[in-house]
Amino acid sequence: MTFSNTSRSSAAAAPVSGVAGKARASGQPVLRLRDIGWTVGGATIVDSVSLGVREGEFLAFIGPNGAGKTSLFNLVSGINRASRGVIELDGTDITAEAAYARSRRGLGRTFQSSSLWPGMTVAEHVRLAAQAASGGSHRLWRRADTYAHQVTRVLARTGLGHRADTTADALSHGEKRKLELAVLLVGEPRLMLLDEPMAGVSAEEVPALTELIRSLHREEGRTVLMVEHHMDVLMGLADRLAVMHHGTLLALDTPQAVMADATVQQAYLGEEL
Ligand SMILES: Nc1ncnc2c1ncn2[C@@H]1O[C@H](COP(=O)(O)OP(=O)(O)OP(=O)(O)O)[C@@H](O)[C@H]1O
Repeated sequence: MTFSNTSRSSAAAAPVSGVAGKARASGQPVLRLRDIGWTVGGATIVDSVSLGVREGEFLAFIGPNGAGKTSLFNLVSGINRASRGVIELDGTDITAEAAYARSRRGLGRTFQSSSLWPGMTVAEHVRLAAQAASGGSHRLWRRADTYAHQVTRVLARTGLGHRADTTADALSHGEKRKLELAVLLVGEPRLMLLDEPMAGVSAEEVPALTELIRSLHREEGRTVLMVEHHMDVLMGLADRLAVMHHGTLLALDTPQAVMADATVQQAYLGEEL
């Protein structure tokens, strides 16, 4: 199944410390959305979305263009503030928290469009992210070797070690997505929101990026929420699929159950499931 979107993208990660949190210990969802809504200029973009995400789960969001997937990610990551409802991380209400505060709790995200600086090298991107993650001022550029170990480790994890001195504008689309993941991984997020990480990536580069994301989830135990239009990427990756439609959560189940769901079939009449 492929929903109507032509974009592709992807990224990578770094080997990090254990990511199991107190949610796993208590058995409660690491992330819980209760009746989340977002209204802009009278238009309801996200409408009454409620769901729970287990620690270590891979939950994929699918749905046609404009269904509200990115908007929901913006609400969860704190880019935008929900108009109503409650967002809980590890049982704590974070609805009113700013994006940086949620990031410090271990919630990280990538964006659908590239967030790289064309003239900066791969290593400089990761070093700057490491400095930001450690609370350092962006105006005080520390000695390059301060974060050398961290940079080397993350670049090795994402397969970008040989591109350390290459500027972002000279990278392939797949490498750019890897670098965006590397920047994310520096902060060692245990809950990652990946917004179309395969967007713009060539078909040849998709398998390696998919494998990298899989390893971040399976081998490092990270909880992953990912928007992706291509079912071939999600099959074997996602534990559950959340189907968004007109801002609402149309279905939430295993990939097999979602693909067999009559409501989903009806909603996407004309789309191959
Ligand atoms: N800041 C905003 N102000 C007004 N409308 C917005 C805003 N952000 C998003 N929208 C609208 O909300 C709807 C949902 O957009 P959103 O980007 O969340 O969808 P999506 O499911 O991620 O789509 P795609 O698959 O194309 O990325 C769209 O109609 C979009 O135009």
